[in-house]
Amino acid sequence: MAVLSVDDLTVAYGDHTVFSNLSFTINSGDFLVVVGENGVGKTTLVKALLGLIKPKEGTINIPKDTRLGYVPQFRNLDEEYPLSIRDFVALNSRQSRWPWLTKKERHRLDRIIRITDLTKIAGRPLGLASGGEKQRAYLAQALLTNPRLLILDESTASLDNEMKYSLLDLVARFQEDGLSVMFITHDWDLAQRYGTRYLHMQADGYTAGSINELAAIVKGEEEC
Ligand SMILES: Nc1ncnc2c1ncn2[C@@H]1O[C@H](COP(=O)(O)OP(=O)(O)OP(=O)(O)O)[C@@H](O)[C@H]1O
Repeated sequence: MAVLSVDDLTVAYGDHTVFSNLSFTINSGDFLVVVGENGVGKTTLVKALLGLIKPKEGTINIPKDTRLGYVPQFRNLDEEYPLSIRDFVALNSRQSRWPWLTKKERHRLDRIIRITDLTKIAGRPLGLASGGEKQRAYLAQALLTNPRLLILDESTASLDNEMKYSLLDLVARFQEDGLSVMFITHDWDLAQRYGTRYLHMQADGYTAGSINELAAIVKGEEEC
């Protein structure tokens, strides 16, 4: 079952067309890796999916029951950033009794914090957390609303290998429970390790398919 489908999509900034006639589908449980050179339009695609840019042509179909979660690329936060990790994660709860959480919301928050291995440091200011901890906090925040599709934009870029694997292992656990994932990355190794499908964006078009086919592309890129 499709959780998102993109049909003949063209996105431009003014006269500058970033990509055109892009079509692909993400089905339930897919782990789609989006790869491509710098500047080819990966982040622009994410912005279009999140509704931040209006496409010039084409359609983006997101069924009503697809809730999106978004994990941005890690950015350095000021050490003085005042919120604790727990409060930062809680920002994404619906807070129907704002600023207090209902019992149900608190229960979910505690569960997500536990699963993302943040319980011991949940009271620590987010600004003082390590890069990997911050990224887990972003992930926890995105997972709090129980999304059906999680979009990760270069979310592992500033992490060492061990941290990358532990973050994506965590995501993969949710994927096993039916979460669909769209992961934008420059890392071919991670793409092949975790992906089930790929979308390779290029200046003159794109290819998409099953992850096994990505090996031939990687080989081609390495030979260039
Ligand atoms: N707000 C904007 N206005 C005009 N042009 C933009 C804007 N944002 C991005 N661009 C241009 O659109 C193109 C695609 O940028 P985008 O950030 O989507 O690429 P990317 O594939 O995510 O690159 P990277 O891998 O380096 O993050 C680039 O040429 C960029 O300069």
